[in-house]
Amino acid sequence: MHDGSGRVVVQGLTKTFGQVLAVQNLSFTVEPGTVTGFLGPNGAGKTTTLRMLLGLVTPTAGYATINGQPFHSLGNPGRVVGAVLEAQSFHPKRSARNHLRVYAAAIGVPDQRADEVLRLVGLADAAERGAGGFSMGMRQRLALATALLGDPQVLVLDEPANGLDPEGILWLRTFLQGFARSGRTVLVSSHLLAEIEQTVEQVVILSRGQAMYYGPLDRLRKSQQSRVVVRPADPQKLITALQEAELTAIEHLPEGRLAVTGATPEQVGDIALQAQVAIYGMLTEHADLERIFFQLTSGQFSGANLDPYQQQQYQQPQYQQQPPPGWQQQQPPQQHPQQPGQGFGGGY
Ligand SMILES: Nc1ncnc2c1ncn2[C@@H]1O[C@H](COP(=O)(O)OP(=O)(O)OP(=O)(O)O)[C@@H](O)[C@H]1O
Repeated sequence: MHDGSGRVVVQGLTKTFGQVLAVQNLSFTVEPGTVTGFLGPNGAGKTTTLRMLLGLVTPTAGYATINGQPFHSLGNPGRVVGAVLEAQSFHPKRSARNHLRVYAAAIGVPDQRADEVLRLVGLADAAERGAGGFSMGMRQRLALATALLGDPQVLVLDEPANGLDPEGILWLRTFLQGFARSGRTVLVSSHLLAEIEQTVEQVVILSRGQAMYYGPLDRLRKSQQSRVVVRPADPQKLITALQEAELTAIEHLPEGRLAVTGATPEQVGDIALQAQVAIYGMLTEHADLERIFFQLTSGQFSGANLDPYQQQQYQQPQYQQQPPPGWQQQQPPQQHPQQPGQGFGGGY
């Protein structure tokens, strides 16, 4: 029997497809009562991980458990975990209600549950309509309704916001947060941080199959250093003066601006004054989550299409300087291309 905790545990999970290392030694835990975001760019290994969790792909190494058991040992898994993976298909002529009744019968729940879940996902008025005529957003809702049939303790959703309009995304956010508040567990993947930023408390950020960060989203936000962006009359002269003052975390930005990390505006202003460099503008910039996400995952592709400003701007993942407690960073595998921004690193 499973332990009923609703906890999801991924431990040392690894999957290779021939030469492709899709998931590498991945470990994280999703606690009940929380919504956890599973984030990474296309091809990062999100779907493969979820498929291993749901017993659809056999791991090369490691394991994943729900309620302390691998998926196949859950007995009636539909009553424990509800899942929506990509590319859901529905019988086009079958009504939404009948679609749900077929699945309800398969997991041994009564017919009336179909109407309950249709109400839960806001599709009650479309119960008699064929799923073939549903919009993308309605299909997502029907897939979620299917996952909810067994009143599961755990929800696993792969890119559920795809195809939802802003109102649908807001609805999904409210729904998932309410579901978690009732003591249940939600794991939701996305390749867009902005899409789920307001929904999740915890995140696992994946790049090339590896966890780049695992922990509270808030800690990720707070751990970022702010930087001083300055527009000097003579950038090179200011760089030399800053370096003499041992401020070496300097990045070039467009239009002759410099970004200095680890300094206060007062320090930068005083150094510029002493070096007799005129300053035309200065501001303190706080790192936004999108930039952090980009920094953590920018090694996914070769970066050949990034423009040079982006390469310079995003060159220094600041976690290398100041890792927050509890976060993991591993070396990228050898066969992957160089990270964008390498070669610019190390300051001046
Ligand atoms: N059945 C398979 N055979 C071969 N390679 C696969 C298979 N499934 C996935 N891969 C590869 O594994 C890597 C991870 O893919 P995966 O679909 O898990 O990523 P993802 O993060 O879900 O991406 P996306 O956001 O694009 O769906 C990719 O390089 C992909 O091409």
